[in-house]
Amino acid sequence: MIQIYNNTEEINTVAADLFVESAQKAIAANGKFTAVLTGGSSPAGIYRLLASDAYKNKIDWSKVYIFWGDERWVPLNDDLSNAKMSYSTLLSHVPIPQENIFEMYKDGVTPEEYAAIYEQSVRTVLGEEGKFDLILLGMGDDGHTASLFPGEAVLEEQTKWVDAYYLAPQKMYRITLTAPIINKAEKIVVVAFGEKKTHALKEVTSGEYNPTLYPMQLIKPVSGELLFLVDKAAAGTN
Ligand SMILES: O=C1O[C@H](COP(=O)(O)O)[C@@H](O)[C@H](O)[C@H]1O
Repeated sequence: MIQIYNNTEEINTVAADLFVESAQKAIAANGKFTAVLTGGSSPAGIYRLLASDAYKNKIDWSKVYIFWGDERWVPLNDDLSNAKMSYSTLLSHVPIPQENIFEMYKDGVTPEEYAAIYEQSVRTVLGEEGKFDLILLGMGDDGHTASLFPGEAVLEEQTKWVDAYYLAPQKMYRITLTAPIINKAEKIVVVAFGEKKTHALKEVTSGEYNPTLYPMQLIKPVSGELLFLVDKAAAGTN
């Protein structure tokens, strides 16, 4: 489903409310909430809102488990790190135990080795069912999501839940959840703002099926819900 909003602030509020609602529901049902954060520029406002006085006490953070959808393979103090942004806007401001946070980077191992380790962490917290309660995703101007980039072999992955590879156009390694594990989630929320996303959003939601070109098309929940929160500019209805 696609929901169109007037501006980024409205989307941030809706996304933060969905996060709280999912957390409360999962904690009441299962005693824990497993969430996947997205990187890029789009989610910072959502994270700041969740860390604000108006929101942070609505969640029992001791029962929250945080993973990421993808990461640039850079140290955690690098400005390109999705984890660094998530700490500065959210995780450093809420009472979540450090052992409940699973950053997608580790010094001293290769990205490929760490992908296998990360997958094991996901299995330990989620069990073999591998069903996250909530996955937040962004979408690049090129239709990529997480680190599922156009034309890359990772798009074909059917077995691994986590993969890492060298993204030649960006001259860096990426580590990412794969489409099969993303699609098992209870709820997937995609946020996209601005007219730079208009073309990709149109292709992803109403274009011909061609996930090699528009990887976001791979995201089709097995039994959960997929929600796009977009502004009028991204929707092309300005
Ligand atoms: O490289 C990435 O980009 C996408 C989209 O980012 P945005 O800045 O356009 O919101 C993001 O979802 C992904 O996590 C990130 O690694």
